[in-house]
Formats: sequence, structure tokens, C-alpha cells
Amino acid sequence: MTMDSSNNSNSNRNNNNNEISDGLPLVQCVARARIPTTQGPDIFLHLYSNDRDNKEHLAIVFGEDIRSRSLFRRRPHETQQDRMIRGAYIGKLYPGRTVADEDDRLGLALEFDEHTGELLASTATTWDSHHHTLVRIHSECYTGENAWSARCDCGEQFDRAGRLIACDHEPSSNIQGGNGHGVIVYLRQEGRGIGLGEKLKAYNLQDLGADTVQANLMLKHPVDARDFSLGKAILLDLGVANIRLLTNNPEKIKQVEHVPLLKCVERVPMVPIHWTNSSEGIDSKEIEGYLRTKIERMGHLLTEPLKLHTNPQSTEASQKQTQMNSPLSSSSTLAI
Ligand SMILES: Nc1nc2c(ncn2[C@@H]2O[C@H](COP(=O)(O)OP(=O)(O)OP(=O)(O)O)[C@@H](O)[C@H]2O)c(=O)[nH]1
Ligand SMILES: [Zn+2]
Repeated sequence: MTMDSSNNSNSNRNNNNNEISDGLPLVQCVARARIPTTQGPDIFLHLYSNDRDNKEHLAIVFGEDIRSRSLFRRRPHETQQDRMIRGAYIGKLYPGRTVADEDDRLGLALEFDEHTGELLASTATTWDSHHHTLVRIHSECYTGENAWSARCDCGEQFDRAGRLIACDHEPSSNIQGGNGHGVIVYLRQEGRGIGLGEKLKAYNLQDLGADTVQANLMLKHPVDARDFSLGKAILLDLGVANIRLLTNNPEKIKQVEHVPLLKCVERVPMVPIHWTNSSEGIDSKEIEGYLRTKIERMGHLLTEPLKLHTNPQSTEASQKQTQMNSPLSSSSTLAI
């Protein structure tokens, strides 16, 4: 997918100060549609193009009033029907509706700058960027989301993020939810950015005894090849400026902040469900190794539970193991 840069030149404007965020990718929301969900609330799926890669990155938006600036911007010569078809409408579509920019049933109308076509944000129609918005920045994981993998917690985290954004409060954790407002940015960076094929090779190395860090290094990849700049640009396009980020990964927080335009005002922890309720969540030898590596080698902000399937290695022993299995000696026998 290529992007029309003329449509996109203002796409990274911040809702409040109209400052252009230099250095970030240019993103454009191509289409948005309402998705009724099996879980209850409707979500609005946003599909983005960008000037860095040709992947279809997504934003799963909870709350009809969280509006993409690049989607809603008026385009020359487009009709109200065109706008409804690409999802740039207020409220809800219904058979026979003819106007995108006004919702008679709600008695609300969007306003635009008559020269630039930019959406003018008003608290009546558009989520106020001063809100602290609950956000998850999720990286694609085919195995965890679609192949029922018990090697990682991606599928569980994805579901939980949606549930937390939808609810006002999660009693078991005492976490304040998004009360129906929030965003899951879904980035197509499978396998921490190395792609599915390389991740499958990494899994074979893990079955041979490597941990996730060692396996990436043995395949001559960085430990984590992800880039969160597209995620930042998408959040800014959605007018989300103050986020409560659902993560245990301190590096992700650093990479996602773009002060003063985008601030992480709170980290909301993602504790594995099985740790708080042993009859639920993912229980496998593999996930314990996966989580332990995240804690011991990648600095994730989680405290290990007492009982683990596998014998924990000391950090020192684990570091020695990495040296042994560094790319220089990748033919060495693995033993964990
Ligand atoms: N290379 C590699 N990638 C993996 C492996 N297991 C899961 N992934 C990928 O890791 C990404 C998820 O990253 P995680 O490290 O689990 O979590 P995170 O997003 O950094 O941190 P949290 O926000 O706390 O969940 C997804 O892109 C998965 O496809 C693995 O064994 N090797
Ligand atoms: Zn995963």
C-alpha cells in the first residue's frame, strides 16, 4: 500500500497545540468501521498506511468520539456518501442515512476548518486529549493470537487489554479501567520485529535449550528489533496525548513517550492471569521460561511467583549461558 503524501502532510498534528511532531512517521487512517463484538461493546477498527513500510497497522478504538485527524479531514470533491464509506462519520450508520458530518439522532455535528478541511475538535463531539486514555501497544503474534500458543502471553494480554478498556474497574486487580474509552494499537511487528519465519526458527532453538534472548542472538537478530514510532504517530493522529500504558516493558515506555506531545502518565501492569488465579490463564513450562527471560534478561517489571515448573537459573549463570551461545559460538551445544 502506498500513501498519498499530499493527503497526509498534516496527519501528525496534536489536538491541542497544532504542533507538527518532527521525526515521526507520517500516518494516514485509510478506513474505519464499527465492529460489534462478541464481548459486548462496539469497537471502531482503524486501518492505517504510513511512509515507513507497506504493512497494514491497526488501531482498535473503544469510544466513537476518539477521532482520527487524518480520517476525518475533509478531502476535495468528496461527497457525504464517500465520507460514510471510508468511516469518517459521527455517531452510527443506519439504512438511509445521507449525511456523514451530522448525526440527527444524537443532535451533533462535526465542525471543520473551512480552508484546510481539518476537523475542529470540540468536547461535544471529540474525545478531549487531556483525558488520561488507557492504551495498549500490542505487537503482532500469530502463534499467541491464532494458534493457541502456550509459549507466550500475547493472546491473553490482548484479551485483557480489551476487557480493561471496556470496564470501569477490574475488582481482582483494583485497576481502574477505561470505562469504554481507550485504544489498542496493533503493530505488525511479528516476533519482536524479526518476522514469523525467524520466530519459528527461534522456537526450535528454544526447544533445543536456548531462551528467547539467546535464540534471537543465535539467529543474528537483535534481542528486540521493534520500533514503536508508528504507534506514537497513530496515537497522536487519534488525538490521544496522555496515556495510561498497559505494559510491563520499561523500554516500551521510553520508546512510546514523545514529550511534550505524548506523555505516559501511568504504567498499568499486566500481571499474568495464572499468577493471580491458578485455575485460569496460561500454565506451561514454556511460558514460565518466557516470562522468566523477560524478567531476568529484559528488565520487565514483574515479580516472579514462588513456584515455577522449571529450575530457575541465577542471573549470573544465565549471563554466562548467553556468552556461550553468542553469535560467535552459535554452534555450541545448548544445555539448560
Ligand atoms: N523473537 C521472538 N519473538 C517472540 C517470541 N515470543 C513472542 N514473541 C513476540 O514478542 C512480541 C510481544 O512482546 P513481549 O516481549 O511478549 O511483550 P512486550 O510487548 O515487549 O511487553 P508487554 O507490554 O509487557 O507485553 C510479539 O511480537 C510476539 O510475536 C519469541 O520467542 N521470540
Ligand atoms: Zn506471543
